[in-house]
Amino acid sequence: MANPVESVNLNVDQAELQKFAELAHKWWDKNSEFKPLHEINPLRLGYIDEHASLAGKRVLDVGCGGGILSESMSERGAEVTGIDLGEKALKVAQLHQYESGAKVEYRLISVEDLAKEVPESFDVVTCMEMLEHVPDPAAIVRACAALVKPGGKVFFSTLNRNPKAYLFAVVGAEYVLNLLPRGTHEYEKFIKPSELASWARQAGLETVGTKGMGYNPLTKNYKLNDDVSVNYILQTVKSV
Ligand SMILES: C[S@@+](CC[C@H](N)C(=O)[O-])C[C@H]1O[C@@H](n2cnc3c(N)ncnc32)[C@H](O)[C@@H]1O
Repeated sequence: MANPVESVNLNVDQAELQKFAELAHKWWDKNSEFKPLHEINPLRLGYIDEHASLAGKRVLDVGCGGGILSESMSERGAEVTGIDLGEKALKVAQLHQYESGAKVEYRLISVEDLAKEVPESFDVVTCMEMLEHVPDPAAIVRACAALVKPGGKVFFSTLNRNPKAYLFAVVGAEYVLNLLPRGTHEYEKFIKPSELASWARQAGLETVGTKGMGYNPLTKNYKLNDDVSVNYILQTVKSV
């Protein structure tokens, strides 16, 4: 069977996968480059659970990495599948749940291939902090839409594209505060909420909510707010 990571037609940026592979052993180190993901996790988890009532739901986490969000959704009682094209991250995710006791099913498969295999089989799909790392984010949105059941929710999070986002997410986080390794983000790949909502609409997903995730460098805290100018979550629902 062909290794999906080596497939030439895949919607994947190998350099991006490589960046995450090099850091893979640090996924669960809360003081590492993954600290921001650990810190925003309770916020996004709370938002998803509030709007999709995770307990008992079949959930797909697209671009799950080392499983920070996947595990936390499983702990809320969801039956979670996590997919990624980073082999190392998936191994770390698998190993971590031996320790934590979480019960996530992890698979090395593209979201496009999974959509062909099991369309309309998840109650909830999450795709967080991943769209800004792929060549064709609209295709990922379409695949997420194909995977969710009619009436189900799809949550995306990514970075807005404007001078403030550049200042906070690239200059601030990577160069001033050293929250992230330099080169983590490419500004051109950032996505405006209107663009994401438009791709979602074309894929049959209606946007029903947006939230900003703000970082206060003085208190070193993240919080959910209504300011979507930097990092934001889009909540969508698939028409029945
Ligand atoms: C910033 S991490 C986010 C991880 C996780 N979603 C979270 O928010 O905690 C981005 C993840 O996207 C994955 N990724 C990048 N391109 C991908 C693709 N085409 N298909 C699946 N996963 C991909 C990377 O391997 C990495 O694990």
